[in-house]
Amino acid sequence: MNGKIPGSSRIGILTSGGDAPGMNAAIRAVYRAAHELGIEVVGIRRGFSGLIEGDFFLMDRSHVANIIHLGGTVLGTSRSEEFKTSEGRKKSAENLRNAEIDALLVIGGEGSFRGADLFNDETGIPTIGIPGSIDNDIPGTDFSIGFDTAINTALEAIDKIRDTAISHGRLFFVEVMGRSSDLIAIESGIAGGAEYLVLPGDHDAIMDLCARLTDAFSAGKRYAIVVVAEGERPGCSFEISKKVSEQIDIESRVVVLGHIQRGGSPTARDRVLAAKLGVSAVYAYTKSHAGVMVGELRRSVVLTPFDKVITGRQKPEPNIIRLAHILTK
Ligand SMILES: Nc1ncnc2c1ncn2[C@@H]1O[C@H](COP(=O)(O)OP(=O)(O)OP(=O)(O)O)[C@@H](O)[C@H]1O
Ligand SMILES: O=P(O)(O)OC[C@H]1O[C@](O)(CO)[C@@H](O)[C@@H]1O
Repeated sequence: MNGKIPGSSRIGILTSGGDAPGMNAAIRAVYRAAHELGIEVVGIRRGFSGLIEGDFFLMDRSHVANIIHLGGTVLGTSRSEEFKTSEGRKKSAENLRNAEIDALLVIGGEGSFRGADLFNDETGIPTIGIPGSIDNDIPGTDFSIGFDTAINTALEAIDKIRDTAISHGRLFFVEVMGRSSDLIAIESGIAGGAEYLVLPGDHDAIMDLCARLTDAFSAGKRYAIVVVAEGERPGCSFEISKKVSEQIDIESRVVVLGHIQRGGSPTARDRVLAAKLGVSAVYAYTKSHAGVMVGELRRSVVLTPFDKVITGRQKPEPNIIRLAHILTK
């Protein structure tokens, strides 16, 4: 890569952790905002792995043409164990300095910001985060890029499963993603009219689930949809279904939606959020902010220091929990 023009500035951008629909729209927004301001943008491939290996390229307009509607991330992503070591982060800083990159933008989830926080503090290279994760568990933003698309994907699947559930008179367990977050399950469950929600803390509440299903079927219901949050145990719905069938005699099936929730074209909501946060991250850099994540809270763009972002998980709002209890169990 060429040296930069003296006096100009250059920022690096990468995507990290699980891919999320709308990451490309954010990359495009960053490139376009930076280009307007005369700032060069260097693409870093495969997240922190590419940062450690120095897998960089100077971006031009062609790299962000026709990507706004694409799922995944054109930069590629990874989960890098090496970046968790100070050696890995030191190598990364050297690579950025050699490429004359003045600041780093990281699009990713809560884990990525743990890494970004250490990197910013240890190396002094200004690092700014943009929340991109289907889990929506990141403090400092009402929504992370990708959540809206993921719940709509889950909803579309639930609607289709409902057709077959009704036709056969069956009970379906639909397992959705969200490692440490209940939000995909809660919102897709409410929107999909689930009979019951099984959240990670409820995995043992089988008796309650069975009682609820027995009541519903005795009252004439012929089918039901139970949405299960995967929690820390992807595939847990098979066990839950087995335990339920030991208690009650209703024919059931399990569907694990898995990674289809991570793919697909981003919704308008996710694209607009990506546009806002991408542009805001570039402006935050021009105003010399560092060690912060850009987010949107109650319609305003806000900067939150990484140490506040990583000290907690965004929890579902009490109102949405209440709603879920009224409508699903
Ligand atoms: N404590 C940490 N110290 C340094 N780096 C970290 C730390 N935690 C995570 N990372 C880096 O961030 C990467 C992504 O983190 P993680 O796998 O938790 O995904 P994420 O960003 O939370 O995204 P998603 O929400 O999609 O899972 C890790 O592979 C690792 O390289
Ligand atoms: O298969 P992977 O990439 O390890 O990621 C799975 C995890 O990533 C997430 O999808 C978030 O991106 C979690 O909901 C899920 O548990």
